[in-house]
This record gives sequence, structure tokens and C-alpha cells, in this order.
Amino acid sequence: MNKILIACGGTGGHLSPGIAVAEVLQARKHDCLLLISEKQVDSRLVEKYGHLNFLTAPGRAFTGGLLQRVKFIGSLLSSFLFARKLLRDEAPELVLLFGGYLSLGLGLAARLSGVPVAMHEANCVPGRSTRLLKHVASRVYLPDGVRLRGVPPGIVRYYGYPVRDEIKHILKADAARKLKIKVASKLLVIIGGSQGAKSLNDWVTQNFAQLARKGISVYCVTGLGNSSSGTIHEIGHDGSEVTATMVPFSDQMGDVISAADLVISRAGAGSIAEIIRCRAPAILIPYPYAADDHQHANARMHEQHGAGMVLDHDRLDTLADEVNELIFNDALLAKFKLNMERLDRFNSSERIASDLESLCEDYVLARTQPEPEDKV
Ligand SMILES: CC(=O)N[C@H]1[C@@H](OP(=O)(O)OP(=O)(O)OC[C@H]2O[C@@H](n3ccc(=O)[nH]c3=O)[C@H](O)[C@@H]2O)O[C@H](CO)[C@@H](O)[C@@H]1O
Repeated sequence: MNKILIACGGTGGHLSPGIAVAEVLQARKHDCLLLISEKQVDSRLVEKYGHLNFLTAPGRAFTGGLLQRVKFIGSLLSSFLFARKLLRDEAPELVLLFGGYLSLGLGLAARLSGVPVAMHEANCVPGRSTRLLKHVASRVYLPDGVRLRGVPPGIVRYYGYPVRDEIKHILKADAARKLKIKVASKLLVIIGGSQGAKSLNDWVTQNFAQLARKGISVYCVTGLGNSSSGTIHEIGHDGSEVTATMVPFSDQMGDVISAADLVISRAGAGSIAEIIRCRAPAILIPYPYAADDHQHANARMHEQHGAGMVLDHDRLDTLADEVNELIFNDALLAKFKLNMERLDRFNSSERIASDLESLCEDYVLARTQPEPEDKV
């Protein structure tokens, strides 16, 4: 049995793959401790994982003006000291980082303590903490086709994004039943990543009457901070009722995505991986202010694979037309699904877990090996 510390909080896109890998490691009898942030989205997302061990760690994001950045330096120091103590108390065989500010303190402290560091980058443009920590890592997991300058190719693995085991492709009708919704003719699902996307929520309220006339029901996950929740009722062209369901958060994302005839989503790596797993054709609308525009790169990759479409945020005025055209185009939707099936070849969590086990083994072996005697 190995002890593994996993820094994965701060946003759903880091936390979900941390949970996915931890569940596999725990099933293989390893002991995992997952570091999460104080954010509401972290505590809400982990609620259903009572069988895993979570610890809230200090830290703040590197954003904002000069004062915010000075505060970031202070918080980096406290997160480093917190990590030093944690490493002493827990004595792990390995540290696994999923990016974001929680990774920085733990990555640096692990390096100083001689504990091996493995790092997962989810995005097609590597994030700031991956770029800062690349020299301390013994292993770097990158998305297919992504290079990270200055990292020896021998330590890179292309194992994909670990999707939680519960996120599965199920029949649309079964998914709708599990969500307790009635679908008119088609279902359009809107997801805005773990924080929600206000402009997509507003687009739903502004366009639902028009969608309903075509028999398109809507299920929209609005995000925890966004107030819009409840059900909007409209009458379809045949006189039947069509509804738009707005929920602030879902802990059934596999059902939500599987239920869709078409998904509209931001282009977070986590959402894209789950969309692929659930074989849901999607229009991706990258969040235009994401760091280094990484959501555009993620979305373009998805489109290049023939798995969906990309629409720029500043073309939201054309979204209703795009939806009307695509959601009834069975031939194109089938093509997207087929390409997603091709993309979803491996179980990323299992592959990463096996690789981590071998890194732990190497570390234990190196620790127990006697020092070479001085030659006389
Ligand atoms: C705005 C921004 O910079 N977002 C980044 C953030 O993703 P962010 O957390 O916004 O979004 P992702 O799409 O990557 O992942 C969302 C995760 O949260 C889960 N979820 C979401 C809503 C909900 O109600 N319930 C739920 O469980 C989803 O199932 C998924 O596992 O980190 C990702 C990984 O580095 C990046 O690719 C994103 O670009």
C-alpha cells in the first residue's frame, strides 16, 4: 500500500480527475488524501464522495492587480509551509498535482523533501502552475499532441483526462427518467463548467420560447453563484407543454450529458472529456477570458477530431440558428458520435494509477537500497 497526496481543488476541472484517479487507487488498496480549496464548488462537488479523504488547504489564485498579487505571494508561502508539515506528518510515497494554485505549494515542498512529483495538465495550452513546476516533476501527463518545452520526452505520458467512473454513456430515455424530466421532441443541455456561465443562462431565458416552438426542451446547469433556477413552461407548435429546467448544480453530470440530443458547453477540459465519454454532440463556446485562451485550443482540438463544433462567444447571436440546424441533422450528429467513440479508447484513470504505482515502487526501492560503499 502506498500513500499518495493529490492536489486537485480550486475548480471542478481539477477536482473531478483527482477524484477519478483516487477512486482507482483506493480500490487498489492505496491510501489517498485529496487537497481541496475553500471554494463552495469544491465542497459541493465532494459531498457525494464520503468514501474518499479530503483536506481543505490554504491558497489563492494568481489573478487581479498588484495588491492581489502581493497577497498571492503571502498565500503561496503559507501553502508551502502547510505542505511541508503535511509531508512530514503523512510521509507519502508520491504527490500528484492537477494544476491550479493548490499544486504550487505542495509541488515545491515535495521537491524539497525528495518526494516524487507527478503532474497532470488537462488543457491544450499548459497552465501557469504546470509551466512553473515542470522542472520538479518526475512525470508529466499531457493531452494528446501537446508539447511542454524544457521537459524531457522520457517523463511525458499521453494518458488523457481521467473521467469519474460514474460518468457513463447511457440511453437518452433512461437519462431523462433519472433526471425526472419530460422531453418534448429534442433535448438541448447547457453546461457552463463548474462555475456556470451567466451569458449561456441568459441566452436560455431569452431564446427558450423560440426553441419550445420547435419542440426543443432545455436542461441548463446554471452554476452555484447564479440565481436562475426552476422550470420555465412554454407551449410547443403542436399545443403540448415544453419545459426548460434550470438547476444551479448537478451531481449527475453523466445523466445530464447522456440525456442530450445536443449540448452547448464552455470548453473546459473536464466538460469536453465527459461529453466524449457520454457521446454527446456539442457546440463548444470557449470562455474568452480563460488563461492564455486555453479554452479555444481545447475546443479547436475537439472540432479537429470531428467530434463537435466551435462557436466564438462573440457570435452568441447566431447560436439559436446553429442549434436549430444541428439538432435535427441526424447524419451529422451520428458522425460526431462515431468520432467520439474513436477518441474514447482508453481508461485514463486506470493507466495513470498503474503508472503512479510504478513511480511509487521506484521511490521505495531507491529509499531501501543501501548507499554504495566508497571504493578504496
Ligand atoms: C473558466 C476556466 O478557466 N475553467 C477551467 C477549469 O474548468 P471548470 O471547472 O470551469 O470546468 P471543466 O469543464 O473542466 O470541469 C467541470 C467539472 O465539474 C463538474 N461539474 C460541473 C457542474 C456541476 O453542476 N456539477 C459537476 O459535477 C463536471 O462534471 C466536470 O467534471 O479547469 C479546467 C481544467 O484545467 C479548464 O479546462 C477550464 O478551462
